[in-house]
Amino acid sequence: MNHIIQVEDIVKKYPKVEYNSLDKVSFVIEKGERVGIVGLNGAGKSTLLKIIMGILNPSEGTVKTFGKNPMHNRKQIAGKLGVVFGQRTQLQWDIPVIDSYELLGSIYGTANIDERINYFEKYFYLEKILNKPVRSLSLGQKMIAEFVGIMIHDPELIILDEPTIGLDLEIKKKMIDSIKNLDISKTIIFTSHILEDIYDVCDRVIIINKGKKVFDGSMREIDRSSTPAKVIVTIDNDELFLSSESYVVRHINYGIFEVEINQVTEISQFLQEVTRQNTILNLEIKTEKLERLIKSLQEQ
Ligand SMILES: Nc1ncnc2c1ncn2[C@@H]1O[C@H](COP(=O)(O)OP(=O)(O)OP(=O)(O)O)[C@@H](O)[C@H]1O
Repeated sequence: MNHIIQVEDIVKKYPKVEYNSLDKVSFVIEKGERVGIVGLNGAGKSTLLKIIMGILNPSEGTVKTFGKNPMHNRKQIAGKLGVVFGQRTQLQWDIPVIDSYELLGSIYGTANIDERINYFEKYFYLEKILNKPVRSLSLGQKMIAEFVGIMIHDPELIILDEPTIGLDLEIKKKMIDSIKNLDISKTIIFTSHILEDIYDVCDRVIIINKGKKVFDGSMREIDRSSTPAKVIVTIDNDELFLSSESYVVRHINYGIFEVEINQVTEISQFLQEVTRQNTILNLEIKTEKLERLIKSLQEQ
């Protein structure tokens, strides 16, 4: 049986850049795996995805996507692939979103577009979006429209590059839920520089640092080596209500609190609790933990 993705010893050198943006990276991803690719800014995540999608050639090493060289089989692969990636969009800027979906459906020969759209109705209020042109949508609505768009042809491999960036908490949660509940046969690659985002969706994580793979294993292993996470909460008054006393809370300024959470896996529970009992103006999860985690992995 073919692997969904197989990269072997890939190296990517950009001209005039002294170090390798990817340095001898190898891994295999099987059907149905949900893999998080995490790294600090500039780690090499986008470069890796571009190689997997056949947009870039590695300088050394081999890559196979659906068992084939992706650069030479881009058309074939496109039919099985759904990608949310950076600023790219497959939606037309000036026409209603639904027309873009129909266009995509006809390109990929998808017969049941309405069914596909209906499936996502239970997560997002698509009726607010479908008849508007992309240019008039908010950032969150654009991301939702894009996400549903890449799912129209029911792809087997779904690559999501920072799909929750810039989304407010409520939409972010819906986006995560909809990804989490996708059919178990779907293979998902989800990149982020925020480890917490990966927890809900992925069972495996690959950590890339300065082009090198520094960790490849289950999320559970990360739990063990993880340090406490910190969340900065800004509320509309100066009294933070939390029903559990297990959090270490530090008052920083009027309405601003730093909350220490023992386990990264407790973050979503904390977020539910804090939003239920307080009016949240802003929430920031510190990624410092990822930096420490990478450091501790390198020291092992
Ligand atoms: N076209 C390019 N030319 C030269 N260097 C590049 C090019 N694209 C990326 N790089 C370099 O390669 C390294 C990895 O970049 P890459 O965009 O893959 O990182 P990333 O992990 O996706 O970062 P981010 O989270 O900031 O998007 C960086 O040092 C970057 O400066």
